[in-house]
Amino acid sequence: MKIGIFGGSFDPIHLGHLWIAESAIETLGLDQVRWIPAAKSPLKPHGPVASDQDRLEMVRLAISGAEKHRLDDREIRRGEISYSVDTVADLQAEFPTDEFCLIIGSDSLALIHKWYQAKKLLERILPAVVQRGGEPDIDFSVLNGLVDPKRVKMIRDHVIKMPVIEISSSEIRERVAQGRSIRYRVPRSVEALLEARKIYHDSSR
Ligand SMILES: Nc1ncnc2c1ncn2[C@@H]1O[C@H](COP(=O)(O)OP(=O)(O)OP(=O)(O)O)[C@@H](O)[C@H]1O
Ligand SMILES: O=C(O)c1ccc[n+]([C@@H]2O[C@H](COP(=O)([O-])O)[C@@H](O)[C@H]2O)c1
Repeated sequence: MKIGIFGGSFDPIHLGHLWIAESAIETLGLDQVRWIPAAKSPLKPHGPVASDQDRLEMVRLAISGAEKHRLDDREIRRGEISYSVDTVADLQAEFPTDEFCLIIGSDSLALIHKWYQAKKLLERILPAVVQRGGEPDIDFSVLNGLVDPKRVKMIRDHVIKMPVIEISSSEIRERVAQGRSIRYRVPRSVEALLEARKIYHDSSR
């Protein structure tokens, strides 16, 4: 199987995330996207606003019934800071015959040199980078010195092209806190959960 690993804070999951996953399936011919909510993303020191269980539940609801989408709670079970190198090693050990790629936004690629054991991570797995239309071309020079030129070429061949979707988790949290609508930015099931559990209602970030 060809599996795309899609990690994020998903605080909350939104339609931009879901569109990325579908585009990755189509562009790369993936058999599965594994959604992996981070316990704590290494470059977001403040940690998520919603609880681990609420973020897991939101992803579960958002992908419910969607073929090829799987929720994977290993980073939340592991706790602490979620380093991708550990998650990838774990998955490759558990599924040795499957082929993995790591789905990341171009904003994440720009910072990949700051990721924990970036060189080792990029030797283990190819990132599939999401390029949003209208944005400047992806700057792959960040990979120089981390990845050999042959692999850089492979990464360039794995770009996932998307339109610009002006949705972010932080904007959704802000809108909820202000009592504004988030309809059509998140699935209805997620909107209902946020309302029922009053998630983000008094959040300041
Ligand atoms: N609208 C979007 N279009 C393309 N990529 C996105 C979009 N929103 C998030 N991503 C990508 O999805 C991955 C996970 O995102 P994350 O959970 O951090 O959500 P976010 O909306 O970027 O959050 P926040 O606003 O809190 O920073 C990251 O690689 C990020 O680059
Ligand atoms: O391993 C790292 O050092 C590392 C640094 C930054 C981000 N990541 C992963 O990248 C994914 C997206 O992160 P974020 O901060 O946009 O939510 C998420 O799965 C993080 O665990 C991983």
